Amino acid sequence: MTASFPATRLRRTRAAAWSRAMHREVVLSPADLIWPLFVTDGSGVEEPIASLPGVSRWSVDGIAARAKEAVALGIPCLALFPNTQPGRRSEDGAEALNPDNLMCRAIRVIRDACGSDIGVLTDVALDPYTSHGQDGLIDGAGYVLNDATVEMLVGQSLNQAAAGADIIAPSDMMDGRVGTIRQALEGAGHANVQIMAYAAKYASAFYGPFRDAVGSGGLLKGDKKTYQMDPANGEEALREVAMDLAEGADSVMVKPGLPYLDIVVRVKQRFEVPVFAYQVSGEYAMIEAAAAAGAGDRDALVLETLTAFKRAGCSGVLTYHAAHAARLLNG
Ligand SMILES: NCC(=O)CCC(=O)O
Ligand SMILES: [Mg+2]
Repeated sequence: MTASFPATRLRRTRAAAWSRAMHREVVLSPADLIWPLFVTDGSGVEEPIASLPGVSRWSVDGIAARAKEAVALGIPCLALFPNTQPGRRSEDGAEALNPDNLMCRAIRVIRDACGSDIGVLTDVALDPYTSHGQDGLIDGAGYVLNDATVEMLVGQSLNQAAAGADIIAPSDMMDGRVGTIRQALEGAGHANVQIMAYAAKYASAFYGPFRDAVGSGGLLKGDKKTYQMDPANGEEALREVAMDLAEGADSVMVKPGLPYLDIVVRVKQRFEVPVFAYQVSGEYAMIEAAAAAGAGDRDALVLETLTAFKRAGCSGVLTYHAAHAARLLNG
């Protein structure tokens, strides 16, 4: 296809708003957004998170209110993360298996408040429950053990499914966990509970504010590089995705988001499956810091970045800006 000037003037279709609307290739809607929420103990509690301005931890009653707000805004799904109090954290993260832990209580209040009007996606990994802040069980040298951790993750997944989770989202990056969890869900009568695999999760410097939010930041010694991916690797992400799909993942996630849109594109083109991206806490904080410093218009930055995920091929985006973006989109 050749295009030559002046027969072709690409500015023609951009000249009027109606024409720009007509030629727009992707359209962002509230249905593209998944809203991550942080759950904390107590009732009537809202705790602002200093490193995530505008984001709070909510006690379960507040979570129910956020769920109703999400339904009203047209947001189809919430993602839950617990801020487990220090006394309930342990070396093995056993609180993850407690049927009355924060996560399970939050799932139940959302179900009571909204029925099946909203999906509940639950994080599977041990970092919100361990005293050392790692996502799994560690040996004497601090190495995160794969197969023993997977056993815990299966228990955690069944616990969440029993409480009413709709989508189990393992974010731990252990090998083989998707298949083992899938098999356990089938065996326990949860055939329709989905798995969204954090398939390509990178060992990123963009997770700092999240660790403050779930209270694991100060506990974590070292890093997560023996299980999360090296930011330099793209081919390896395709292998991760291939394995998770073969093991039964219904959808896959790339995380962080914007710095890894090339991975989203490669995954989408190679596998033609639903791909989600997580615009993580550090990305949120950068946008907020830019807006606060007068370096950019907040609303425009939010909508532009979220639209970029759609253009790259995402079915949806996990973003702390979900409610704000939905309000903007709903006009
Ligand atoms: N498993 C969920 C996360 O690690 C979220 C990271 C972030 O928002 O920075
Ligand atoms: Mg993997």
